[in-house]
Amino acid sequence: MALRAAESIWVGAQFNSRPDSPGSHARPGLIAVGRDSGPDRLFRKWQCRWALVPAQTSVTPVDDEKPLTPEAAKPVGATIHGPKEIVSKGFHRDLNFLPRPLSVTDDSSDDGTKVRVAYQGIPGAYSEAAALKAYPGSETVPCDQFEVAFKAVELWLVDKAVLPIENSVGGSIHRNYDLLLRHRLHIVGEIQLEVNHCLLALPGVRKEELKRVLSHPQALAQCEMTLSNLNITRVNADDTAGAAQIVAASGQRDTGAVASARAAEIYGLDIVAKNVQDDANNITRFLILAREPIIAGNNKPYRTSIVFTLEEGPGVLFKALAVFAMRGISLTKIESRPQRKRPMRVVDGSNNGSAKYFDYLFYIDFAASMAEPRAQRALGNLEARVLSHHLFHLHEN
Ligand SMILES: O=C(O)C(=O)C[C@]1(C(=O)O)C=C[C@@H](O)C=C1
Repeated sequence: MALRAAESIWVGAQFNSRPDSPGSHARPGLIAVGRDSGPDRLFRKWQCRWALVPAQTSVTPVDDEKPLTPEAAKPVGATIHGPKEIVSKGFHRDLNFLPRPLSVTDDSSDDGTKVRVAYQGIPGAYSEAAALKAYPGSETVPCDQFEVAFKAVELWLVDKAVLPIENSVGGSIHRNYDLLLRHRLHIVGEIQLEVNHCLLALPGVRKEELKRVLSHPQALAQCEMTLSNLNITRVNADDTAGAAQIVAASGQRDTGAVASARAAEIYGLDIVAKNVQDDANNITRFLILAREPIIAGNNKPYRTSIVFTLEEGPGVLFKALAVFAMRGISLTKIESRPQRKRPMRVVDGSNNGSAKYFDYLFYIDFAASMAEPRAQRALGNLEARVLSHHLFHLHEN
């Protein structure tokens, strides 16, 4: 049976607004009013859950959600794709036993009772390790792109997705911030993973022989100094384990990969150097995404994430953030991203032609549960100060 993405996703939607959608009539105090029909239905559903938003508020589903077509499902922006099937050349193990990366055209589902967890990459990727740390004993499902992992949850092919959002050295993984807005998933937890990179090469190769090294761009960035010192050319790959797989399949002795020790084991490579990251404390935060939100309590520490947009003007961000400070709520993260559909705003045409600025989305994590009255009051207050906002999720700290 083929899954029809657009339909199945709408039915399951709890709440999802796209504040920057074209055709929206957003104004201060409103979440987002879109051009599509059905806001009341969705709002009522959402209101039952959280009962936080004033009655005049209505919400609309994501405006740019397109039905899933094979075209739409094609991976975008990939640099190097690992081979789907490896022809064993004798110097590494037979890899055909490994699970084939999930693509969004797959419509198979599993009857098993194990939790199925999607991650981006192939076996041996750090994301797989994070998925197993979050759900020991789960069935991990490799996906060739972040977006495929989002869609796999939406289409009920898996139960959860575990995706990187921030690294202590490389910073935020912006692609996943953007995807969070475009998909209807809830963040239900987070997991942190210590990332210890190894330099891998074909058996018997010494690190001095390496002329180029493949890896995920984040991993290459985390090893910037070490690789510069070794004078090695860096080449982007989809994920660290994919890089190891390519090196193993290529048979090229002058090409290495930055990846995990587990990737070396899986793909039959030697570890020529350990801990090649520049910072010994190299930690990546991964988000756990699900179709349904968790219902927050106030019995343990929770974190809540929201995204909002602001009117232009002095102190608007200061005033928006003050709603948390005034209630003693700590902010644990703030991230700003240009709005993709409305990136520029002409601010002043009086001097030297026109000055243009970006319009921003602000993503905030704060340390409180929505079950706490102070958090409810803060959000109520925030709503009066922002152009539009969207409560992403509640998750355990
Ligand atoms: O390529 C992998 O192994 C991944 O899991 C991806 C990823 C990332 O996107 O940041 C995850 C953790 C490490 O920081 C490096 C790469």
